[in-house]
Amino acid sequence: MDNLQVLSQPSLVNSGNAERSRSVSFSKLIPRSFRKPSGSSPGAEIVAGSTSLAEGAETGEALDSEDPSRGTDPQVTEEQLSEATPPQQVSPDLATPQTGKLSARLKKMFKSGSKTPDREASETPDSTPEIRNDEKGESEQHQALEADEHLQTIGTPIGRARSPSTPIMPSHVLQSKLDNTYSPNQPVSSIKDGSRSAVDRRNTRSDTVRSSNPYFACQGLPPHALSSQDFDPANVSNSTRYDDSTILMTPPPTSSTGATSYFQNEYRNNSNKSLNDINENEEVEEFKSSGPVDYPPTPKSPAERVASAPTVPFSRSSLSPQIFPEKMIPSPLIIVNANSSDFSEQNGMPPLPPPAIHELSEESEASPVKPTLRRVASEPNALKKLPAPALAAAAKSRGRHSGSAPLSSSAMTSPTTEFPADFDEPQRSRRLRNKSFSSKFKEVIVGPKSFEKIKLLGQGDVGKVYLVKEKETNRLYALKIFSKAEMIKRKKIKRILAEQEILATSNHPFIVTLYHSFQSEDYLYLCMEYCMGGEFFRALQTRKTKCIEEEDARFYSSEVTAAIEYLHLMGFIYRDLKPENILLHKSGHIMLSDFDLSVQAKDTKNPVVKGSAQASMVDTRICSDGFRTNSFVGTEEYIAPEVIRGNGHTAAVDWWTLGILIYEMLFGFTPFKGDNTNKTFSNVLKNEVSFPNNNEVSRSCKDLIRKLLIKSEGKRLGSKFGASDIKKHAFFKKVQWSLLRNQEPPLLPVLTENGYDFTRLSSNANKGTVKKESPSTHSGVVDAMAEQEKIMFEEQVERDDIVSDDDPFHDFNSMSLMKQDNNSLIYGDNNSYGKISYTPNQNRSRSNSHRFFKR
Ligand SMILES: Nc1ncnc2c1ncn2[C@@H]1O[C@H](COP(=O)(O)OP(=O)(O)OP(=O)(O)O)[C@@H](O)[C@H]1O
Repeated sequence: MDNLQVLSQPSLVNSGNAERSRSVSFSKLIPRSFRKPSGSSPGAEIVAGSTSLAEGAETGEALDSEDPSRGTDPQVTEEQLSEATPPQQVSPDLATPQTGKLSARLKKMFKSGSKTPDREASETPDSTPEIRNDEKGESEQHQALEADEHLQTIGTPIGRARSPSTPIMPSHVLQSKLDNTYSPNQPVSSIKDGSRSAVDRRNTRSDTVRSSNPYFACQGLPPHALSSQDFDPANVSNSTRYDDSTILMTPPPTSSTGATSYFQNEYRNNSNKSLNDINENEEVEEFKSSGPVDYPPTPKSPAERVASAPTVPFSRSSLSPQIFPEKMIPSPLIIVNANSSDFSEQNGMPPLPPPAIHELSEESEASPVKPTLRRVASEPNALKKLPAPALAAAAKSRGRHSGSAPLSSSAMTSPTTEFPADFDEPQRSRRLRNKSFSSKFKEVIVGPKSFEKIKLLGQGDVGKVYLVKEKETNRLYALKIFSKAEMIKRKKIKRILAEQEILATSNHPFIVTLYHSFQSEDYLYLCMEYCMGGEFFRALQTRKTKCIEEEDARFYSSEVTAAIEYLHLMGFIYRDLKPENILLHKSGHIMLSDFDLSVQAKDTKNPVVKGSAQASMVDTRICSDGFRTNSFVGTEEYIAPEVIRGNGHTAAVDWWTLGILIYEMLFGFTPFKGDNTNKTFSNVLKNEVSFPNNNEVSRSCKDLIRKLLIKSEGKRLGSKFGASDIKKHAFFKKVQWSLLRNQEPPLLPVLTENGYDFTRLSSNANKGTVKKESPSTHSGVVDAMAEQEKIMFEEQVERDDIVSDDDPFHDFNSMSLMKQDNNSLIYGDNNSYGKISYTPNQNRSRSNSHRFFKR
């Protein structure tokens, strides 16, 4: 008899009734949770979750929630959680920094149609609930959209969080509502067969949690979470903690010193964030403090934007040592635009002739601007127009800067000489060559213009993902595009760099392949394998029961285990496993995506083989042994207890999330979901997992789930040898781990007749033509989106060696995958898309499967 506690299924009830959208953005909670004291000094904010990484890393100990001696469990009652006064919101006014590139980025962003922070602040609800529903604020912007109106009539907002600057509901979503056929990227709310419960499920799922720990927001912080560096108790009183009036009303100082301290204080205000985020802030701060620099206004139309690329003048006065540090020799293009022989001399270069292209205007003298290193360089013709002496200086400078040979004298005979071919060498910066993935990649061979946008696939927390067709090959890709200004504003620079690094480093059949990555002046691009099957979450939702059979769950969980094992071997902790981040390739196999929350262990170690010759196991846990990180990240219903406790977590969080995932696949809901976030967290910390009694799930499966959901990470399955512990569990007994790719997937995404299959299209005039999204009648929003997309798909690639060292995206490499690493060799070319349905795979052998009866 299975001694299971039978659940009366409150979760099912909750999931049906809860009004919350799944798109809660925790990152916006941070300032709200810890408001700036009225009239107090700006530094008087409390710090949460700022446990020193070193502290945890040093000990490397596993945490035990049941061990009171550690003093880490806040021991909070449910009442406390639900009664906790909702802290109010403050929006750190990032629109007003007076210095550095940040200011320019933000200006650009606001000019291109984003909300101003002021507006954002004014839109902030007076007394928001503790966990803000992003949709609430954003829906105001989107009310004009039919989709929202329709969804409001059924009482549900559209599910996924969208960034405030992108109030978009693509027309294909509207269209898809009318269609019975499921489209992988359509909201579940529009799936007819899913009926109301599908809508509810979709909308009761909370989104990815990033950084601020709302648990601590209402509980106060445990002492370990306050680092002395960030928290000065003398400056904080409980009565003032949640008052943000000062920060909203006090304009930031204009002097650079004042600005620096203002930003420091502002960071302090945000310092309840995780350590990762604090580092992120520091990174931005460094960037911002590069001097009081103003930027020219961004032209409004895309045509102007593109055309204006080489026209940025600069003034001598802007060349402060701060901006042009010794080590950073200006690129040749800067020299061309300079009207300063002094400057050339200062930098050991021959005097320059008068500018050949753009005269320094009076206006620009009056309003000195920082030379925009990359803008000019991104214009291909700008190079060709260089006068010979400038070219020589440029070559000299370049030689010193990147180590390449200076130009030959023959290349400098004509004032308008073409650049010799060898001048383009090397385009890869030294930093790319030093990366572990450098041999997989070569110089980027594509740019935004190489792709034709087909449709918006999805929009996550910070990025927009487009289905695109490479013009030259007709091959389909998923192109994830991030706005740099948005990344700076949201302090996500490190996250995107981590995502690029992980995608570029990985080479695994169950991890989405990165083919190209590059940046333009305003955007960052990740060009990935297109997964025609869309999110696994949606495949689950299209099923009547919202769940799958145990045999099928075994298939998906084994592939997920293999992918996580690989990530752990590489020293990465994934941290955001959930059905939304598992994409289905058209082959039906899974592909993990979305690595912006992942983190790489410092000092990654090699795996170790342990045990006897007969029963040896590879210890993958050791790869990140001793590494603890303390960010408050994850997805509410998937978050592990140690993350909620906030005193550091390890790779074991991924095994916890695997347990939740298997549970959700089998039962259609997650095990700890509560009426609100705090209740969910309280359940995670205190409740034991229980199983509904109306589901036929084997003992071994329940045992696996229970062992993965052990609250003490030191006792959790996987804590001894990592993935090997999981792989040898009885539930996976029959799995052939080496042949996972040869297994027949349970569900196959199949293209309906409306789809596009480029291989089947004949070579007539229609070949390669795709039906693009038709503009909707909501012209304002559509115009803004079209404007933004035009820029996204028109800007020039900025090569690595052109991006200056002080640029926050300096480490975002522009590169293309070498042919031999092309995963299409494994899966076949990706050239069809459209509405799909999932059909059970008839080829799938059921010989191993057997029905389980309740015992
Ligand atoms: N390779 C891909 N193939 C098909 N669709 C994709 C692909 N990558 C992303 N998508 C779609 O785009 C959506 C958003 O992508 P993603 O989750 O990577 O963005 P994000 O900004 O990182 O989101 P999050 O808020 O979850 O971090 C996904 O949910 C998925 O529907």
